[in-house]
Amino acid sequence: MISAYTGTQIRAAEEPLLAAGMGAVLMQRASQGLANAVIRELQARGRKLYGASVAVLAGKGNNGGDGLFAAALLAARGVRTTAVLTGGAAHPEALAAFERAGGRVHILTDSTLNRLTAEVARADVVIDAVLGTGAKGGLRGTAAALAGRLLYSGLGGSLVVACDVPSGMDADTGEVHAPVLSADLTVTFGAAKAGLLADPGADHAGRVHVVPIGIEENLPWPALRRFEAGDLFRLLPRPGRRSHKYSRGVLGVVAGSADYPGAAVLACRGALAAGVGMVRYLGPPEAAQAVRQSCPEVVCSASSVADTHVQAWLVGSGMGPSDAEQLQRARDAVESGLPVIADAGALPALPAVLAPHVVLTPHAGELASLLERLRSIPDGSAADSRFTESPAAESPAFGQGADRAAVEAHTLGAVRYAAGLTEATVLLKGATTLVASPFQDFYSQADGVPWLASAGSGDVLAGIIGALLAQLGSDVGRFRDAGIDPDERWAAIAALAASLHGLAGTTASAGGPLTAGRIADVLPEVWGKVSTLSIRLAQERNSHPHPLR
Ligand SMILES: NC(=O)C1=CN([C@@H]2O[C@H](COP(=O)(O)OP(=O)(O)OC[C@H]3O[C@@H](n4cnc5c(N)ncnc54)[C@H](O)[C@@H]3O)[C@@H](O)[C@H]2O)[C@@H](O)CC1
Ligand SMILES: Nc1ncnc2c1ncn2[C@@H]1O[C@H](COP(=O)(O)OP(=O)(O)O)[C@@H](O)[C@H]1O
Ligand SMILES: [K+]
Repeated sequence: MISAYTGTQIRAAEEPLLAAGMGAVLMQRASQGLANAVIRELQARGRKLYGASVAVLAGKGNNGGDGLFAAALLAARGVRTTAVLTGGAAHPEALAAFERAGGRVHILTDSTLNRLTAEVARADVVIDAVLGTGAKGGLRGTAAALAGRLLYSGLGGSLVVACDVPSGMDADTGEVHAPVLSADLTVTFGAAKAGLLADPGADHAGRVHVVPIGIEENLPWPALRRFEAGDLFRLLPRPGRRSHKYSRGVLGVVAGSADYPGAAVLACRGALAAGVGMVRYLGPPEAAQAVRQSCPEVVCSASSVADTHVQAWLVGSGMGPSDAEQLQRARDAVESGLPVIADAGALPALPAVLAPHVVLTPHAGELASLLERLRSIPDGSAADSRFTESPAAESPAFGQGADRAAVEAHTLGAVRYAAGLTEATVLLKGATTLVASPFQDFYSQADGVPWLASAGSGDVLAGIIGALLAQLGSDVGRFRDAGIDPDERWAAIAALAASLHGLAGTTASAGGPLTAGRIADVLPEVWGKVSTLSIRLAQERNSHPHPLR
């Protein structure tokens, strides 16, 4: 499991060490880790350190200090180092160390901008150490002009390494203030920052490498977590010797319509591939016919939710506002008190306030519509106190007319806000999938590939979530043993499903396009390999001393 924290949490964890006079030691550990990472990158590209060139863009705070100390260490190893001071001044001790080591210093001004842009663009490695966790907003003035020009010129073949965070990315939320240099690698100190694991921040972070600096035991409950293969191995269900199909979990599927029978098929295929004991499908004859043809394993009927015995429900995929009978079944499923995954067409049809065992799975456009609907509900009907108290509510992005772009620019804020308002578990789909429980557990999974952005892919995900809800929903002990609050297991289940979906999509793609059905086809094999994957990743971790965790 990878744990990520807000900048504020990291600073609070540093506080006791700073009070004990260890500030310089923390900085040395951070800059040594940064220098080591740059050396590894150069060596991996077959470059000798002697004669390689590194340009550090250094702001005037401690982030710039880390960059300058790291550059001093590189200069001592024979690397040609140049520092561009973006704020006029710099961390005094770090600047002195850099100059002592033979680094060249330039001050960025309007008149040096052109020359320094060209010089930085020629470097083998550019270290972005302008702004770190102490930043307010994005790059400004000539620093912004330099970044803008470097982005425009494409930076040639330079490798961009972000010091702690890409400058201009909000460490807490992943929001970005353009221009931001996109890093190939972010070397982050103490622990991963939440913003690096949420879009759009993750777009600019590249690979993330954590350098421990000794604050670990002061860290609080993480702001965001990410499951890895070992967690999947530990948490995914396996049938016992005496299991039978009913004890393994039955999923009821209310999905598809006469217009979209395919969504019902794909949801059922996702569920079957994700280990459920049995799938019972309820829906119109056109969709039931398609399900029977593709999945003879599924038991189809046109009966009611109340008459159908299951452990969990999947509702909404492939349903529209005019599918009155299906929408009524969706509402009945939510009323039943059983775990429910509610997708697509069900989202606008459910009550405003739900419960944590209801997992909503919007993409950014659907989440924008959901927030807009909740906002327009008269006072008192929705959870209005949290609506106004939530920090996200203060963001103009979620004011009147919040749209898809606003959600995409503030994914973490949006998903947390929606979970708080609805009291449901909310999973926001995208390149990074975020899951928010209405309490304090938040997950980020990014196991997929962009080829997953294909029609029907979300229906398969809904099936996988449904299957895991049916199998794991009542297995409180499994989550407690793994240190997950049983009340928040719904978010963990959704994150596990997102991870499986991403891994299966990556396998199904094999570097090329995929069709949604293939995600289900390869899923059982991917599931089976999770154990070997977890062992391989553990071995890799041992050979890389400081992985992202
Ligand atoms: N506190 C510590 O002991 C440690 C801090 N570390 C480093 O210190 C960083 C945080 O350092 P700071 O708190 O000094 O803050 P930063 O270096 O992140 O930036 C703050 C500085 O930039 C200015 N500034 C803020 N927003 C700006 C903007 N939008 N445009 C231009 N200038 C702006 C501020 O006035 C301040 O001088 C971390 O990201 C990390 O790199 C590490 O060395 C580990 C130890
Ligand atoms: N760029 C991307 N990279 C990785 N995964 C993606 C990307 N875009 C979408 N996905 C994933 O693909 C699925 C798409 O779901 P959805 O938008 O509901 O599609 P549909 O409605 O066509 O089924 C989600 O699981 C989402 O996380
Ligand atoms: K930075």
